[in-house]
Amino acid sequence: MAQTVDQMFSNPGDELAVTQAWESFLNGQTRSAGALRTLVDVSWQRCAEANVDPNRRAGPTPVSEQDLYLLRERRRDLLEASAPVMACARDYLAETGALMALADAQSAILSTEGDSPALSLAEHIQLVPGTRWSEHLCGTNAIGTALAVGQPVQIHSAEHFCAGIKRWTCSATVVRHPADGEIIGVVDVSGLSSTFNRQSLALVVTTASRIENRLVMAEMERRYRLLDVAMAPWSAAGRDAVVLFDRRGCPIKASEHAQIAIADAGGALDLASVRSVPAFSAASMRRGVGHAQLPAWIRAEWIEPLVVKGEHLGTLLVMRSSQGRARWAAPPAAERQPLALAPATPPELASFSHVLTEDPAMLELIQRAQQLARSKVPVLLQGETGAGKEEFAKGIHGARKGSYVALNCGGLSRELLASELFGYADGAFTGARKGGMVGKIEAAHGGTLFLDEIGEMPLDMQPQLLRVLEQGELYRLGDNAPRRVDFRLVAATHRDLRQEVAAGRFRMDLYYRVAVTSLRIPALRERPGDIALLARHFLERFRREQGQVPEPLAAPVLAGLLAYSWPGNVRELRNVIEGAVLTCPEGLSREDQLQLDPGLFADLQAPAPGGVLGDEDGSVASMAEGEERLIARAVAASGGNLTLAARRLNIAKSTLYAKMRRYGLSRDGIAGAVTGAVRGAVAGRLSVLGE
Ligand SMILES: Nc1ncnc2c1ncn2[C@@H]1O[C@H](COP(=O)(O)OP(=O)(O)OP(=O)(O)O)[C@@H](O)[C@H]1O
Repeated sequence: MAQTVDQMFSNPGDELAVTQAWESFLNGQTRSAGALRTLVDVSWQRCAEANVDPNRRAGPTPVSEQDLYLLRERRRDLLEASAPVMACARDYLAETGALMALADAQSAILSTEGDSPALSLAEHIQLVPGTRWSEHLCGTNAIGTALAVGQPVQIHSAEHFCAGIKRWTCSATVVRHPADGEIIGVVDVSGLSSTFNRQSLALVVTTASRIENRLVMAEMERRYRLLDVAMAPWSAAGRDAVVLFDRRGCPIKASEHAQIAIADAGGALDLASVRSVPAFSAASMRRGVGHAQLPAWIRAEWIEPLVVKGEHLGTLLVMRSSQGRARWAAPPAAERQPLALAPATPPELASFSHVLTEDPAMLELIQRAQQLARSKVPVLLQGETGAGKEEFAKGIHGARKGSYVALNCGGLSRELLASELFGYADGAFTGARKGGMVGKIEAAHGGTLFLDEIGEMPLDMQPQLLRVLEQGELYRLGDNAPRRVDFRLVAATHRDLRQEVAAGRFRMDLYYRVAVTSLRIPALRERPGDIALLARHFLERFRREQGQVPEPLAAPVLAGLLAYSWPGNVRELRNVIEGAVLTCPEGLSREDQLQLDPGLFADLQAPAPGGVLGDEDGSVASMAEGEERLIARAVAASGGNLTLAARRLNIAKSTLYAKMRRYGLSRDGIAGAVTGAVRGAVAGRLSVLGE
């Protein structure tokens, strides 16, 4: 149960009353008549039931060096994720009289950092690595009590159960694993009572959340590699039922008939659950007891550990259907029901002829996309705006039967996006179209749904999409009858979705669904060879459209194009060439006939004057940050004219509004943030533009 704020913090002013309550408690008066916070009262009851010695002077003797090494090895992920945070604690807790401790879920301290005198004092009570601080051993204390209640707790002075630690004050909270919420550790800040302050609790909560964010990043990285490694054996499994487990033994992906196959084999494994199956965990596989521990229905030859460079990333369970055709073996395509899963695209139907490129990396990417088109796994396309993500989506859909339906999740209001995506029932809301509306998901049934800018989807809408992807069922808004849908999902984003997950803006479970496989489309500046190819193509196309005779690409024009960084990628190149063809019907021979706007975008790469809109070192920390800065700069450079800014950014004005809302940017705020130096630069640019 969540605590109220009053219950959360200790109050040193209650010290005397708490001491008296403790004495009464020891004298057998179990109820402390309101002098104690409930959290402490209940904890004391637990201590009494566990026969904790109230006269205990310190924690138990720490485990041996070797056992401590093993404990630390077992929780290497936690230690790695917390290393930078603990390193900071060394500096920011210096001379504060406080220390920070990191413990595992069994309350054993794995490491401590902080103020040196505090660390020395802590040795007197065994608040040191290798000691367990559970309530059962040490009575009420922040580490043990946080583990007991799974919440942030502050335990001050007399609130401790054991006499020997009543001179101390401590705050702690648990660290949970991002995949399933399991408690994997505790962060604690402790010091002598005189160091009490309420902020210690905030410090441990923020520290724990920083550690959890780093755990998310590490977990995503691992899963990413796991999915990559599993792709080949997964495809090789053909019609066999397959389940992929991560290193913790959690099932993360299963073929469509896996659940039936498990039931047929006499197993009881719920694939919809995120709970781990210990027999499949890397730890039990590593100990070599995995096979021995396997439930009887699993044959040892079905297990395929996925190990890369000694690291056990996960395990594949391939349930071979060799004896005749088992019930779960996927039927050949011809036998399938029309409403069964969307047919995979035969390779020859995946067409990429419209994607012009001579770049070796792009050609390789096209080959990979062609392979992916054969399966129906979701594909995530990543790349900068205008790089050609949608062209790839169309290529993957190819000539597959069924429609190609595209929807941009950015730039639409929440409500509009929901009705566009899921459709709505007749009379679902005022102004709803009579007879209801078919949403894009339903429209893509049997075909391909391309969700552009999926990273912009509001967080609270994401579970709805996840449910559709997991269950193949959709509810139109205002409707309570489910509709079966089967489509191939291709999603695109210019964001780093893993960072979005870490920042809490994108759900991890949805990420795993949409990013089963991903392709990164390189930016145009990373493939200079394509600049000439595409420029020639667009020049010929637009001149033809204008009824002009074709002309070769003049060397000075090409030089200008090659010198530019193309932040808007192929779309920008197309626009620049189209603009030049329209304004120069006499032909293109000089670089200055191209309307390139390097200044606006160059600011992105160069250090921002005064560091106001950029990092001090001029680097761009993330795509989202880059976008935010780009928008801020465009608005600033457009003198706050949002129509002009949207045009410069090559996006719809509604998209610009939505993005500004998302980043909390306001026209006035941006104007105010621009330093004199930026103002000078902007003014210079505006005067050049005649504004
Ligand atoms: N390799 C290519 N060959 C020919 N045209 C291309 C190529 N790549 C992109 N284009 C063209 O560039 C424009 C932008 O491409 P596309 O819409 O696929 O980019 P995107 O990455 O999806 O952009 P956004 O993220 O802004 O939606 C389109 O007009 C597309 O036809």
